[in-house]
Amino acid sequence: MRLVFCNGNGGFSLTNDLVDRDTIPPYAILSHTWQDNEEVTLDELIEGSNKEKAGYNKIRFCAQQAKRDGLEYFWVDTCCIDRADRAKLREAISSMFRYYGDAARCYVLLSDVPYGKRKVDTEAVEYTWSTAFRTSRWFKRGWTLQELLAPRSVEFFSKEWRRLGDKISLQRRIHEAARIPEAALQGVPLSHFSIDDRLKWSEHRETKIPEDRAYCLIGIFGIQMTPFYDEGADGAFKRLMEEAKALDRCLQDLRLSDPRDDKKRIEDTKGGLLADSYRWILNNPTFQQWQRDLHNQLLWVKGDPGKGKTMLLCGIINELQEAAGNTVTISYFFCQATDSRINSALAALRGLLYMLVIQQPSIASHVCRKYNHAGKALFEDANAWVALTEIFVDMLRDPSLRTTYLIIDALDECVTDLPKLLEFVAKQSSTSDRVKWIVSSRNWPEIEAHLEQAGNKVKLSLELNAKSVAAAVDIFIHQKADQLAQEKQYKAEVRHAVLQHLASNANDTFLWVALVCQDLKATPKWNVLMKLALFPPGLDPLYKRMLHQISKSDGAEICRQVLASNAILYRPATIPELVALIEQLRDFVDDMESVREIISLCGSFLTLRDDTVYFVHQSAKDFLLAKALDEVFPGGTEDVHQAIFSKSLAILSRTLHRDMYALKAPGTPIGNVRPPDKDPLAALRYPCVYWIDHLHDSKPKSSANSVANFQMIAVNDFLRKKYLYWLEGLSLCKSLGQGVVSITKLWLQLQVWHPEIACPYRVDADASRRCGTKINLLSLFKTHGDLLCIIKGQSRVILFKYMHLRCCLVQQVV
Ligand SMILES: Nc1ncnc2c1ncn2[C@@H]1O[C@H](COP(=O)(O)OP(=O)(O)OP(=O)(O)O)[C@@H](O)[C@H]1O
Repeated sequence: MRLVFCNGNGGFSLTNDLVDRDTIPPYAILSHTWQDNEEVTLDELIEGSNKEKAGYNKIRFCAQQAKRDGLEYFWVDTCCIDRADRAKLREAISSMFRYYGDAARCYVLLSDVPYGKRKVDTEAVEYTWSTAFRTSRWFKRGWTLQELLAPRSVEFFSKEWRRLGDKISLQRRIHEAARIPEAALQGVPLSHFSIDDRLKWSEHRETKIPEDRAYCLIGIFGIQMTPFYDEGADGAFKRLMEEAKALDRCLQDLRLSDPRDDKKRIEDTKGGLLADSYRWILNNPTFQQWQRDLHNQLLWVKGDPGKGKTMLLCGIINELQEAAGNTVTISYFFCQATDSRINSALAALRGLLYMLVIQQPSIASHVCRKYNHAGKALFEDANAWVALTEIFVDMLRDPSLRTTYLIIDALDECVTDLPKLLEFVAKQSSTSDRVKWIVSSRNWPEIEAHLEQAGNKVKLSLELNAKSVAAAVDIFIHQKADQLAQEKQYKAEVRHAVLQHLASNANDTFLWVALVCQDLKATPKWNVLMKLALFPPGLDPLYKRMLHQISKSDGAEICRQVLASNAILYRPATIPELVALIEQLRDFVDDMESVREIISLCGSFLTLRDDTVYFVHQSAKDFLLAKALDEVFPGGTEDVHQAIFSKSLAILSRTLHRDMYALKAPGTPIGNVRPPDKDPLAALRYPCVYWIDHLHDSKPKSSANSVANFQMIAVNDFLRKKYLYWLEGLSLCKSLGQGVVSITKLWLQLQVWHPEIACPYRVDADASRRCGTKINLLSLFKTHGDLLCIIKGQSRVILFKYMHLRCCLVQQVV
């Protein structure tokens, strides 16, 4: 990339080719429409020739405006690209989106929009540029679409160089003229919009060269594609669409959950983010040192449960976004132990990669290249961790990577492969100056031991910053007490007593305050003073007291079952799923309102959002599993797993059937499948995916044990009758990958029941006889041996892909 600068002799010069992105100084960029034979070429600029050309005026305008904005350098497409050099031209065309995206400012010079001043009466004057703006040629050209969307700051100028506004202040007008959603103008990543939507934005736009109609969308689709100007418009479009769809598929398969949605959900379920309670971090010397210092790439925020780490990280993300907008990439992931989709090292890596790619599609090729060979298995099979860490490292080394923040919250909630994740963070956090990391966790020695190995790190302990945290908690207390006082119309003395009690007992723990206030919200105002005295200080004593309260209520037993079941579920369940899973809720199939009431009775532990039940906080679940085992799980957690396994199998056996979505066409691609209005899988999704996990965690002993015997018969019966419908159900739930893992678990279980059997596929008649008729399951495995071996073996991708696309056909084939 070459930039123009004023050479001090009243002329312009060009820099050398700036290959390394880090060496490119801040620059402005011009956006305009071309005028035949009037634009200044690279040679003309170097020689200072043909100065009478109108194009020089544009360069002068850009120089003047850049100077006003404190920028020494600028880029103009007419004279910064060597069009005679085809390789350079190609490179510039495929990098143009990035050139605009990286620019500090983009100036749009509308040479067909006069500022137009007209006297309305003797006093008033009216400016008339608005009409000409709407119909400007600039909105009809192909290339200007990316020039509008890529840069963070786009300013519009009339032909007389008078500023009209920027893409935010003129948002409405631009939206009407360009037919682009306002969200896209505000900086929502373009991958958020469908391929068809993005195509529509360019439909009414024209380019001089036919192929450019496709090439001007390369950046809009975030793909990499080399322009070949002899392939024709159709050829160029065909390639563009193939690449765009491949990237789209890759992103869909990479995405487990969208961390942006997780962040929003977390903030909402925690009662909303209060800026005044996290802003202290911005003035914290350790935080500032991490921000400033090139050699301190990793910031580790650590603190005890409920100290506000997660909310602090939400706040930091907002602040970084606010300060830098889309000039930096902010990729984050929130580990949540209560949700098996986002509680593993692999999920964290996938989440970070997903966010990196959607914000900086130019680095997507690292993942797409491998994905095009391996398909979804790249993200799921036994080698996924190795493959994804390699991809990740390549991305971090990519010279085109912008300044990037990688943020992982709650390392302690990474249930699967935490050591791998810690090792990865410790190693990678010191490899690139352009990448800064923030991680948070509780004060766990295991985490400390790993992160100590990270070269360039700073630690920010919330306990060591007690003064700041106390002040932040105090703000939170005031906000909560005011909210309660207003909502419940407390008298002044009640509000004062609440404030006093919260302030004296919170021990700098946000969560304690949040839990007490939640309880007070459900307390009549006449009882508040009496109730206050009953809230003990400390999180565990508070949970204990709340559990005690529940155990004294009318719904004690049903609440216990609900709490016990939720505590061992692998992901938060919806209300219909809970009704299907919990025996004590069986009478409420047609009465979801009562189930919601029961959940609200457990309100100190559980909360409802979009009809899904979550723990109010991870520490609430930890408490039930660690400190209240005897009360909540009198028969042990295994009993609850066993009960959920039985209920799961029962409902699946009753409900699964062929072609549940009435798709009829056996080859329906899963991407086209929409659940019917009354979704037959609404209550089945959880049991369909997790019944084998519950069987496994019920820790069944050998087949001599009567429970194990019962389980084995049930499994055998289910697989015999419903095996293919189950696969169809998994496919419709887009969880076949999980099914593959479950089958492996089932196979392990089979070995626990019958250690003498090495491989069901090879089971001989003799072994069958020895095991007796009870293990008919084996013969079923044998019948579908090929299928299971495909699932279990190397080539399972074939089945997975096949099933993914042809979920119904598979029944017929098998
Ligand atoms: N800045 C804030 N704005 C609003 N609420 C907050 C804020 N900080 C903390 N809270 C409240 O405190 C509770 C606990 O905070 P948070 O979940 O961030 O703690 P944590 O340190 O991450 O806990 P753990 O380590 O147990 O996961 C939240 O559920 C929320 O109600």
